Amino acid sequence: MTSEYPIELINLRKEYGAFVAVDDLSLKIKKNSFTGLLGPNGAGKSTSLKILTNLITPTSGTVELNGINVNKNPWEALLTVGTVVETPEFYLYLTPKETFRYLGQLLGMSSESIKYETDTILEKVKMTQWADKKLGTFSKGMRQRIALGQALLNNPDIIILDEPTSGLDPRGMAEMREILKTLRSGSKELTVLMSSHMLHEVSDLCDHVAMVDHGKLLVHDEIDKILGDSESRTVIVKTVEKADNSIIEKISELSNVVNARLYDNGIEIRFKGGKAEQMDLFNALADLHITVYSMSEDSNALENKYLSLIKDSR
Ligand SMILES: Nc1ncnc2c1ncn2[C@@H]1O[C@H](COP(=O)(O)OP(=O)(O)OP(=O)(O)O)[C@@H](O)[C@H]1O
Repeated sequence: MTSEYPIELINLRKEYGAFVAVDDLSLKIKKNSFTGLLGPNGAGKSTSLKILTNLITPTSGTVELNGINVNKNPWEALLTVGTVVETPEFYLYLTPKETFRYLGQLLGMSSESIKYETDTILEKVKMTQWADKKLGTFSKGMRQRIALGQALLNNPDIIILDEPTSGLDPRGMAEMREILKTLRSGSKELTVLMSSHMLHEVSDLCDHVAMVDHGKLLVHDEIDKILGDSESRTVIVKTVEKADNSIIEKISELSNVVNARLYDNGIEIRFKGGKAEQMDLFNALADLHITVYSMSEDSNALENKYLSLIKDSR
């Protein structure tokens, strides 16, 4: 199964009575991408993901996973898909090992493969030391990590996540994001679609973004391209030496730099261009003997784009 677009929504529509929750939504998710489905509350994100995972049926339109129609052939379509879409209900008196054994048996896995996958997955979701403790004693963050773990059990090539960090405390969110980043950097082919309404989360984890509002698609592209569309982008640079106004003056004169200013123990630089220009900027700073130890995208850039699109759609 080598579809170029493992996840496809085609003219999807979902009505709840007279209310249209998903409105002619078409979206093709590229193989091996990590796509954030971004939109405000009520935008239709969960509804779309529930249709994709066959929890609800569309009013019209089709969804396909690896080219297989989900509503017509759900078992086959979801065979190699891992999902965390509704808060999973676990048996709280079972341990993670027992839970995975039970789920592995339901999936028809052999005991050797269940054992191997359980050990590997518990390591991935950083729950090895809790392997034999009952789920009833776990925090929400730990249960969510087990939920992600169960989604990995069938060795999926597609993962669909509905707000995986929702309801977690800051530490739980950070842990979950770290795990998702590790999954992403793994060598295996993997396409991830994850809903979120947190812009910094999407810009931190995803390489593509699909923005929706009122059940309609507003934009779908690589995050870099979306940001590159803007006149300029902003990075926050942290330097080893304390930055002062003479450094700011030198940076302001560099090509592509729109302006630079001291910002929160670092330097905020607004410049024109994309990744290539960002690399040029990095090298130019080195030529000025400015030792940069971090350069991060200002998440406001994505936020500004998002807010302008949402405003236009209302
Ligand atoms: N079973 C239902 N019956 C009626 N309306 C529903 C139902 N499920 C969802 N809706 C409505 O459909 C719209 C889209 O809901 P959905 O849960 O898909 O949004 P969302 O983008 O996931 O939002 P959130 O970020 O708040 O989870 C909302 O206005 C919601 O109230």
